[in-house]
Amino acid sequence: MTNAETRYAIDPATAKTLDTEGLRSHFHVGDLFRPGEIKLVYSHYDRLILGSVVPTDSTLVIDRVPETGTATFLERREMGVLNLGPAAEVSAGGRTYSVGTGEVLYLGMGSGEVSFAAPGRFYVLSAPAHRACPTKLITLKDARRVEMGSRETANERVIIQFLHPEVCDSCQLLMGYTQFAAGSIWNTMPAHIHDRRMEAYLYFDLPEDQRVFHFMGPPEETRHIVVANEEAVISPPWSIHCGAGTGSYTFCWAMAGDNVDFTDMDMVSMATLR
Ligand SMILES: O=C(O)C(=O)C[C@H](O)C(=O)CO
Ligand SMILES: [Zn+2]
Repeated sequence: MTNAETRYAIDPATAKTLDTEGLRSHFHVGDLFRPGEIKLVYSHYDRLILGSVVPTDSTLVIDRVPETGTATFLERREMGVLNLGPAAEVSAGGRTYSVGTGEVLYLGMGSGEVSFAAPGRFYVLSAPAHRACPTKLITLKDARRVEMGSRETANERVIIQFLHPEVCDSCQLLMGYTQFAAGSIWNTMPAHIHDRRMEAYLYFDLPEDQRVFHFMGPPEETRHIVVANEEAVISPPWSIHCGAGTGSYTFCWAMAGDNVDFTDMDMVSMATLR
């Protein structure tokens, strides 16, 4: 079963008027990872689609999704698949890939239907593409690691880059996940924005009774969204995106937009934040 929903893009002035439920209805994505289901959320920010696929008794297939208006989902799109579960098979374009825990499969435009097998627990991201880049399975040892932060500022972490120009060619999808040293709780702090690209976060490996306080909004007008395990946040191009956890967590970040330059960020000084 495929369940797809659309989230429209709004501007910062409208976002400023929203209460907690209003903010959540635009930017928070819950109810992902239902066993036996595909759930997709189509964001009008750069037309990024995020979602989950949890096969159980039979394989689950993403093929035609009415929201894209194409004969097959990947006809004009590329896709990144992160497996949060045990190693499992993903098949596309006549080939089958065994995707291990924490590994990412990149599927190029025109790959056809994509079939997902148990016991995988898949987080999927897709953005419009303009050329067919080669499909590639990216393991942890292939990924690029960038160490950031320090224990003193509670933001010691490693950014593990999978869909990044130095690792895997893609049209506009950038993707990876960030892990923390024990005791560090702050992601993406000091904060930044990049009006050229939107971003989406999936928080995972967070104990069920803990939460991440995710911050969003223009630097001078921030709001928070409380996020539980395996929930996502859509970050508009005009927004900061950072968070602090009450417990340990990992998060998958992904971007789509005008460039694939991970370092193209406008840093925000602490003094600017409100
Ligand atoms: O912890 C971090 O810092 C990040 O992971 C940053 C995100 O990857 C990001 O915002 C990239 O633009
Ligand atoms: Zn960012």
